[in-house]
Amino acid sequence: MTDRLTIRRPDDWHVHLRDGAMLGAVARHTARQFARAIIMPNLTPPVTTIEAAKAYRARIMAAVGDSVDFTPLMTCYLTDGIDPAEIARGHAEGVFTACKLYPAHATTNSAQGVTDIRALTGVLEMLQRIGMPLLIHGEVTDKSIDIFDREAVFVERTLAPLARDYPGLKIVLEHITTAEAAAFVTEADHPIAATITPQHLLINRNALFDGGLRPHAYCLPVLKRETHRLAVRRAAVSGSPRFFLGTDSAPHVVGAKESGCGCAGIFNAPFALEAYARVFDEEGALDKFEGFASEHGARFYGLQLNEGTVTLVRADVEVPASIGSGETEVVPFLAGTNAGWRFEG
Ligand SMILES: NC(=O)N[C@@H](CC(=O)O)C(=O)O
Ligand SMILES: [Zn+2]
Ligand SMILES: [Zn+2]
Repeated sequence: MTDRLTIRRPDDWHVHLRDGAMLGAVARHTARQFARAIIMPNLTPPVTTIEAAKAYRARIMAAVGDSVDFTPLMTCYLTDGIDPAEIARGHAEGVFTACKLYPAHATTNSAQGVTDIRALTGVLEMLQRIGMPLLIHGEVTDKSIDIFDREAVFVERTLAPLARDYPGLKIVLEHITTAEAAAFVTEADHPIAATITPQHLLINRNALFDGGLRPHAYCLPVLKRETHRLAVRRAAVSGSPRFFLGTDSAPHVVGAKESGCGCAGIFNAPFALEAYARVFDEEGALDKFEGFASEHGARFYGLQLNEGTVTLVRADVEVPASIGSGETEVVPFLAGTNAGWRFEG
């Protein structure tokens, strides 16, 4: 049994750091474990310009502090009317690493997202030309589609045609939750990859209704049935370079979760690596953990691998029931349970 795990410093390829007081409270958790992170742009208002991204990046750096070696990689929130030239300039200037496509109303702060992907032709052609990745929240927004099917239907209706029409477009299908998404990404003859969250590896939709309604297990795409969790697990531990770590850590203040209309999003940043390590350990695949956490994402994005290492030690570590107070009190993923590993830095 491996009790001590040392890997190259990892990156988080999908995280929500929020803004204001919440940013001040949560940024350090991500910066503690990860060298770099892809920062989601779904603020209010969303990050759609170079100026907004630079200002947000500066606020993140201020929240993290000088003593920590952490690089936020910024993304541009796509809207119907967004200017491809602004995005291309932002990419050339090293401000925008990728673009994020939210189908309008698919998830938290996506109201200004894209209503029709056909409106994006100019943007998609430009992304394909310059090799800038398109990150996708892959769910249809058609309310007549069962919520548990929205990802699989997106893969069929939107992603497959998109990949066909833009054969050179680099795509990251974010936070995959289904066997259909895992299969599409595995098999596509296309530069495509997927991020996978800890929650979609560790729990299934039963967790939403375990003895009562469990708002802290609610995120989007919503947890799926066990067969899908197992398919996503197989993809994560397969060693395929198309699957990599993206926590989708998405903090909401406790009152916004425990509500008549609770927000979607799970805050997993404080024990993210511990949670993933548990999965790879359970699967007997700790030898595949470094690729997933520290190599596949950087290679897909065309970035250097990080220098240095981090170490996890098998240990009993209780995840606190909540973190912070007042307007930044959040309930972490796995609250009140044993994380099973200790992050040593
Ligand atoms: N994953 C979530 O449930 N929520 C995210 C948005 C997202 O990634 O879809 C959030 O910003 O809260
Ligand atoms: Zn999303
Ligand atoms: Zn997200």
